[in-house]
Amino acid sequence: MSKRKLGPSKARFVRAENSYEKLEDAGDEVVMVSSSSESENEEPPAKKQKPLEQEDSADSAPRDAMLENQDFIGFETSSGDENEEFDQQGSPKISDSENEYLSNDETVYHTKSADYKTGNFNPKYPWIRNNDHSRQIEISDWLTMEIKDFIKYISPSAEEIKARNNTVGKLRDCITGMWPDAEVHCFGSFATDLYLPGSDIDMVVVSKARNNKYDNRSSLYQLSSYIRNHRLGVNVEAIAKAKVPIIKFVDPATKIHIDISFERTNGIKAAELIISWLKDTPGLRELVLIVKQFLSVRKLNIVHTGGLGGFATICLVRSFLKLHPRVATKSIDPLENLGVLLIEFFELYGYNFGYDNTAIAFDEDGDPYYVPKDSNPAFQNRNPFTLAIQDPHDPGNNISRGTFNLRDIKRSFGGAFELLVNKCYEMNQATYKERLGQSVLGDIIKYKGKQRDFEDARELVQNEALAFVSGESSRATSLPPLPSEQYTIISESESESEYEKHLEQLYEKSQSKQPESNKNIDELMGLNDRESEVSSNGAASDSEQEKPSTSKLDKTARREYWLNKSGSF
Ligand SMILES: Nc1ncnc2c1ncn2[C@@H]1O[C@H](COP(=O)(O)OP(=O)(O)OP(=O)(O)O)[C@@H](O)[C@H]1O
Ligand SMILES: [Mg+2]
Repeated sequence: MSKRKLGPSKARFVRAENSYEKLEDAGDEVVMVSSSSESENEEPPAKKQKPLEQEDSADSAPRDAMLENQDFIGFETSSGDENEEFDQQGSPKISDSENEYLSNDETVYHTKSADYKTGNFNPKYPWIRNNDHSRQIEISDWLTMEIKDFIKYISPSAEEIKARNNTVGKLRDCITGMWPDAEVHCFGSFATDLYLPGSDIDMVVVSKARNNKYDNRSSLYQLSSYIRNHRLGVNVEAIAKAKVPIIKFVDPATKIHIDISFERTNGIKAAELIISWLKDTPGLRELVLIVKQFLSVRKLNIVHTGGLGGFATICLVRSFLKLHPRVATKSIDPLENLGVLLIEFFELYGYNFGYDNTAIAFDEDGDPYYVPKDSNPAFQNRNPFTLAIQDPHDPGNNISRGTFNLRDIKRSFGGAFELLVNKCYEMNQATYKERLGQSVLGDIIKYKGKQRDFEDARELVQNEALAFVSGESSRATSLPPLPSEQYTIISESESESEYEKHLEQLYEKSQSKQPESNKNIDELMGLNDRESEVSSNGAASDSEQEKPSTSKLDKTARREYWLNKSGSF
């Protein structure tokens, strides 16, 4: 299988089509070669010219601005506190902001590293520690290797898996002790092994008799009081008015956020489906975790502030991979092309995807396809610039309905595309010395958690939630799927239509700053030449101003660079 080289503008995704025959290829812009003949020991291409920031200081400003987080959706800069405080109950004290965003594992940030002093280690991207790929001929291969390093770096250690199992086991024992006719299951990222170190644990209480016994407000309050009184959690909140009522709290021992819902079995079925996707979609886990981290450091993963949730992220990545022409035709091995695929993911959802008219749907086998938004009322919204992803198990549910901050998400994806492409170009021009200690991935991702040990213990210690959903899937399947009316508790004060109205208001608020121009579908799908939309000084020429003016690189030089990457696929 071939590796794929980068091109500036590749596959063009056509609206409302699921057939790749209709996908236009940018011809000579798509360059795919086998790298097998290239020796790793070979010198990288001689540095023919100075890095562009030295050549043209005026042009370097935009990219620097990107890296300084001034020009697009930058990294959050808050960091954790090394000196943990404890509350009166002896539980770790959690500040409001920490409580809200603990999921980003923002704790101790080690900076006193000998490696760092020698320039080989930067605490902002610790996954490059002892992993130098700077001698790779293809910078996209360097990026692929860095992605694998990052995944290894953030994959759970034995202690973390055990701690999660213990937390779940302890809660299960307490809940079933109180309600012997209840079962307690996990779903979401812990049950699918798609969790970041700080991800929450999603749990559901289901009556053994499947009679929805616990689907009521008194159960919600009874359990939340129990958790509070028995100090099973801190910051305990019973959220009764939500579309899906839940108890939210933080486990005092691990600081992991826990969500408990009631009688809602769809999450278990979704976890089952996601596990099957992971098996049949190589590269899915890697890209999902990278995109999740990317969103997390920008706080764009929080659904209640309009972000993109974990489930929607999985669906976006799965759709991207399954509908990718080269992946679908098995022309490339996704695991060997993670770098290029990540860049193309950002290009698709940062520039080319037709959000105004296109929705992502799933067929009975869970395979994605594009449909026009007007094909399903669940995709309709007064604002056309919204993301629409059909729930694979419920065609009437748009799982990204709450993602009202699409503008920032799209802009951050577009910015990531520009940064990565520019970095690849820049590194290709650089000498070995200049490359040393550099990170390609580090331009778009930071990791601010405690220093970790690259210990992916998933083969050594069983994740009990995953084992239940995958190993005993027949049991999970036997849980009856409930129609949404049955498990949705909607209070008198917040009816379904009020919820919709609330979402619309949030949309309007978020859109009022910069109205999305009504571009035609060809533009939104990237059928126009994007390069032509960028003026010679690198500034976006359209009114949308979504494309960050990152390109310090001369357009012709960059084009030549890609075209020089000859070799045919
Ligand atoms: N809008 C939605 N509609 C239907 N089900 C949803 C929706 N959002 C979440 N879920 C269910 O809840 C589960 C957990 O969602 P969540 O967004 O927390 O993803 P996650 O994979 O757990 O990511 P994270 O690691 O960020 O917590 C999903 O797998 C899905 O079953
Ligand atoms: Mg979750």
